[in-house]
Amino acid sequence: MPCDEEDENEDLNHCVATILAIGTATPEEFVLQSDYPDFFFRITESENLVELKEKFKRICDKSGIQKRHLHLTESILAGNPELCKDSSETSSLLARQSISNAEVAALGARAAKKALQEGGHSAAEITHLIVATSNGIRMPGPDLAIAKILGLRHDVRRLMLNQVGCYAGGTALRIAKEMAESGGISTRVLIVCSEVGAFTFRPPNEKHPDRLVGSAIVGDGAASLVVGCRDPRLDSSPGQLLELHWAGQFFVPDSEDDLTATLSEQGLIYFLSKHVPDLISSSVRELLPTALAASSKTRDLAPNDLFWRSIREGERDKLRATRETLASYGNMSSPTVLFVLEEIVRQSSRSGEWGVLLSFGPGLTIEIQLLRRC
Ligand SMILES: CC(=O)CC(=O)SCCNC(=O)CCNC(=O)[C@H](O)C(C)(C)COP(=O)(O)OP(=O)(O)OC[C@H]1O[C@@H](n2cnc3c(N)ncnc32)[C@H](O)[C@@H]1OP(=O)(O)O
Repeated sequence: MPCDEEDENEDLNHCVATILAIGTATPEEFVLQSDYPDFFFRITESENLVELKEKFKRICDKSGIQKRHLHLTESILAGNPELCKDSSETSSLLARQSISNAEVAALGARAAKKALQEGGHSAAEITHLIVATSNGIRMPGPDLAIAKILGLRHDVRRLMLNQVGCYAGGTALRIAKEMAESGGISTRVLIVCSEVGAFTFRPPNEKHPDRLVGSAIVGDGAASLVVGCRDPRLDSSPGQLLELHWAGQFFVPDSEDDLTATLSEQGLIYFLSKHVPDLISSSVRELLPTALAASSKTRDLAPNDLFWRSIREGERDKLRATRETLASYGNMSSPTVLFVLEEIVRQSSRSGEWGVLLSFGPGLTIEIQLLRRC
């Protein structure tokens, strides 16, 4: 459909998918990034790997992270010693799944309660539930556990996004937009992205220096959004935070081996090539014009007019919410972009009506949303 025609239909018939509330939660415990190398090498009994520890310190220093909330405290790791071993003879899968069974739903439900409370929504209003995690696979999944904790309706339509990786927050938003716009004014979609690093914690290994990067950057957290529809004939109200005008997904050709995560007896083994930051950076430069061209209202905007723009080459100030989120929480995988959204809403006095939300993960896959402040 030509874009002009699409906009005309949007104005006359379609409600606009709108983020109505955001809630976030983290484990109570946190570690300062400057203290983490000593903790990590001590708890995994790897103090003899002196050079590797120095490299790990350099990675932590350059990560842009100041602190991370982690569920796996010293006492939890002491109670699950198999997580601190890297031997193919030791299976840690069941221990990891057992931690995940209890914590993914509990943390996710804490974030969801905040979102419902913040927006003044009752559990009975929620018509759809999308839950994302890359921490374990269980049937029934944390979606059902979260529905029970929150007291959602028995006919709530649930969707579980398992093992999608760090872009799952963007995927959930894209699907929520489609659900809200096809369901109409009374549709309320609750998104919950929840990650506790039970599947990815592992000791340092000299043969796999890339795994040090994961150990240095991952954090735990959960974020939840309520997405509904705004009648375009009515003005937006204070409860409406951001409109979702367009959503797309892309993969970067020939990059499928640059970021992978493989389930094994030792949990989820990530591989992260050194090319990932540059591949993402150059792809974003190409994709931004595609996102802006999707609506006649943004077609004439330049990337600099957005309240958020490209990685690395962008004005540092426009990525402030992203950098602050990374500094305070690390890379929490799926909920990270939703934490960034919360920060953008908090910085509401800042300039710019339109913005682009980008999330990345294995594929390399990129999710893009074109957003407008209400
Ligand atoms: C998991 C998902 O589902 C999806 C996602 O999260 S997608 C996004 C994942 N994030 C990334 O891919 C980015 C990760 N990288 C970074 O944050 C930074 O590159 C970094 C903090 C690791 C290092 O910062 P930098 O400014 O690049 O510093 P740089 O000096 O080049 O690297 C520091 C050290 O790390 C090493 N290093 C960096 N990336 C590496 C990698 N992927 N593998 C192995 N070593 C790596 C470098 O070789 C260097 O080692 P020495 O000090 O011994 O020379």
